[in-house]
Amino acid sequence: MASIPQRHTYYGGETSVYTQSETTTRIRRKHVTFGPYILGSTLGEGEFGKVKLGWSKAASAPLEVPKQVAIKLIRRDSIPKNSEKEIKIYREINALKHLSHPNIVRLEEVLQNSKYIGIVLEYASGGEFYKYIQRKRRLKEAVACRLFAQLISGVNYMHSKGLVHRDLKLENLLLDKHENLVITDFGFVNEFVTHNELMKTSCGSPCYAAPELVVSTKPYEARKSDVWSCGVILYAMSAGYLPWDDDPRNPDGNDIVRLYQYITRTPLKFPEYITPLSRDLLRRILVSDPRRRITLKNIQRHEWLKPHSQFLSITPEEWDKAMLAKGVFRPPRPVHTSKRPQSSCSTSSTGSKGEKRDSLVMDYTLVPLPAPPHQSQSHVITKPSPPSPEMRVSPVRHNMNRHSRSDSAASIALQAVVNAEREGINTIGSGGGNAHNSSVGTRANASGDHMSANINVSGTGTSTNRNVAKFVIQRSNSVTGSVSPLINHDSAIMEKGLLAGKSLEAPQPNRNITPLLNDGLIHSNKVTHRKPRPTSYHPGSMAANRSASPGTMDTLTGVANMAASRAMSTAESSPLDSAPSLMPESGLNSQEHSPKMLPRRSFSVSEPSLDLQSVSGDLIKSHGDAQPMARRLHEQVEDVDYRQRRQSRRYSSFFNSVTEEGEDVESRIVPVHIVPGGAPPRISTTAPSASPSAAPSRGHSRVPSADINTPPNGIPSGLPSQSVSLSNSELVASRPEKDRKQDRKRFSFLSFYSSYNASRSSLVSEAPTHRRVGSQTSQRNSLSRPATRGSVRPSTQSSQSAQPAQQHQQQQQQQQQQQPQSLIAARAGRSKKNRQSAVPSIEGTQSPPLRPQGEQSTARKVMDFFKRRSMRV
Ligand SMILES: Nc1ncnc2c1ncn2[C@@H]1O[C@H](COP(=O)(O)OP(=O)(O)OP(=O)(O)O)[C@@H](O)[C@H]1O
Repeated sequence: MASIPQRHTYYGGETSVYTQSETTTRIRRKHVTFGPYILGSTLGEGEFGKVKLGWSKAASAPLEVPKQVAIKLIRRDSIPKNSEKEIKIYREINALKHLSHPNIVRLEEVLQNSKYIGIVLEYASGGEFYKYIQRKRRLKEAVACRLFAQLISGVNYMHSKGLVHRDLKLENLLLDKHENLVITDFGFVNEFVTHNELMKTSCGSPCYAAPELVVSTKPYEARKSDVWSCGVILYAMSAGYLPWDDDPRNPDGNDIVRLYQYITRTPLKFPEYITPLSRDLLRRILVSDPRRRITLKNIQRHEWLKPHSQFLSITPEEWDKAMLAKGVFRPPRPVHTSKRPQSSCSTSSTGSKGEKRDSLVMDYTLVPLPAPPHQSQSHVITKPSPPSPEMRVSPVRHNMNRHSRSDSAASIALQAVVNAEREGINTIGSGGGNAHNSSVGTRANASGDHMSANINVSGTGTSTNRNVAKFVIQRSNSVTGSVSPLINHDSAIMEKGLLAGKSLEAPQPNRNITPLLNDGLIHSNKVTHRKPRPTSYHPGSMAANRSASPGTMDTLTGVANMAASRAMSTAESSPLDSAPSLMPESGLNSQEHSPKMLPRRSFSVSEPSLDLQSVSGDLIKSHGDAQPMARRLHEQVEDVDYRQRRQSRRYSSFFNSVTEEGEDVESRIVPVHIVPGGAPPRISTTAPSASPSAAPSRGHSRVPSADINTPPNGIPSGLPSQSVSLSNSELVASRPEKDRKQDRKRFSFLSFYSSYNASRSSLVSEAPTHRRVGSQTSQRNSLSRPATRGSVRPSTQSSQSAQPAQQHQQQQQQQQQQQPQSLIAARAGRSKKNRQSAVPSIEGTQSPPLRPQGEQSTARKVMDFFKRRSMRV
């Protein structure tokens, strides 16, 4: 039979032509939907659950590419009312709805149904920033400068609104399509009402948290702690590893008090490839004494950021106007006339990621879309939504979910880099510095190119904003060499500082010490294996330490103050360190002011008060769910369990990432048979079987189902095609909750083994995006797990597969012991509920459960599979 082209499906990069025969193989197509969005692959996992790629079902124009979004799905039943988790979610939503800046993730809307809350965010397709640094080993100065300017602009903007992030770290930074920085994860955001208002709750991540948060029980100036975190991020960008990560007595950084003793006592050290200007800025930021720490305003004026001074001069009000008018979008990635900068390590991974991003750009050109007048290049896939004066968000009710994202991912990744780096330093010696210096001019030019690229895009549709237009024009000038008044002004100030010759730093001995001779590096080189350090520091995490050693804090406070000055004066220096002060004024007495903060009480941690997003389809209009919560922030919530739970999550993350696999919104979805030629979809209304024996087959088809329709670059296939979902109530009614949970658990363990077993092909379906997600997850886990957790890593799993089955089971019992009590308790609870069939080996039970003959649990099958495989080996 002749092949008849049936329809064209856009797979992102290629236009596939289906033939009749191909169609039959793909006839069973189902889309998992959440409100107006079709869900795609899992982008990542956080404390609250999975973040899924989504795209709008209906394009506003016939040929328009659907808008892509990232949907943070939070299971409502996993967040206790009035819990800290709930507060975090409210915080995030309430903060994001006030923030409209190109370097802050945009909140599209908040949807909910009876089971999930979906925080719909702008999709940052460039991925996680720490992975980006990891791929590149470290960022080139021009790139670091550009991204740091964006970070500072975003942070300054939120400070101007009276909000502080309080958990700035690499893990909370994403990149958009054009490698612009996107600040995300506003779960710890808080409001300062006046510029002097101090905060009391310590939060953040140890490696990024300012010393005053840790070494002192006094209230702290929250914006200054954000500044510190920015400094750590800048250091990590430039050096490729975190500062003060080399304490031989505390290699894991587990002892936070010791970590901060080390931070406050140890002078900041730099690898030789960090330039003097950059060092100067870092030395001003990473000052232990917050009063001496540079302010954001002065950071913006620092000489090192001069190439981006015009970008930084855009005021928050201007951003508000520009973003509202949708006239200014993120600048595109710098246009490199030469090849993309290649990382010296793992070019393949860099290449593939780069290709992926490039392919998205190319995809756009493949589809003959009429570009909207204010379409941004940085939003190629998205469509601009009509400007809404205020986001509509829904009141939310939520619960806690598991956290499979390790807190120390960046640390480990960066540690790996620095280890490699140090080895490199040992072999290369100090020759790199000269090469670097000689290329400064080139970088400056590259930066100029980037400016010009910015202009072109930023200029689109900015006519409503005089100041932003000015920025655009001045950008143009800067490329051609003319200096804008702003630059002149700044330069004059800088020169003043230079002429004054006053530095915050005491005169430094020009000791010309290369990193090779650096103490820290020497002893670090001896450390062959470094376990990761936790990077998250949260309320209560210090409680134990404080109570354990009450005197420590006072001592440390003194240490901090003393060390603040000592760190400046005794810093290890290289010949390049002797640059004079470049700041117009010291950060000592300068006060930041908040240009225009949010109206008082406009930000709260209470339930978002805006109208619910009207939803249709499978979502329930849940106005009735909205219970007004008159609840204000409890600054001093002492969650003594939090650290333990957080720690536990790290250990349990592997299991969690697996056990959630089956429990997604797809549970509401039934397969849709798509009949070629546009016939209406047949909806299978058969309720999924709850019988354990049916589990494996459903598990195979369901686990990757969310990803099946997502091509590698995330462009949905066959979007105009039929997509049907049943309402929750229908499915909830059709199937007992207990059974569904039971099935999901089995699927989860099935996917646990199948994803990471060498012979997974026999267990998992072939969905390519699922493999991608799986590999991401595995990579994440492998990066983020300390050695103690190595036993559950996939590689270890597969290497152990040759061991006898008994030994394997014993190992799993050990793993079980490592899991957090909560997980064990939860499992124990489940087993109480007639869960004998659920993974006996994992449960650690000695006697296999009794079950009717012929009926075998998924877990049992998996274990049998292992046994068989072991026997074969
Ligand atoms: N807007 C987005 N675009 C693309 N990916 C995203 C986006 N938001 C989140 N992700 C991915 O999902 C992961 C988890 O997201 P996020 O950190 O916001 O979740 P969370 O629940 O707040 O986690 P945590 O509080 O533990 O940091 C991120 O690391 C990232 O990989």
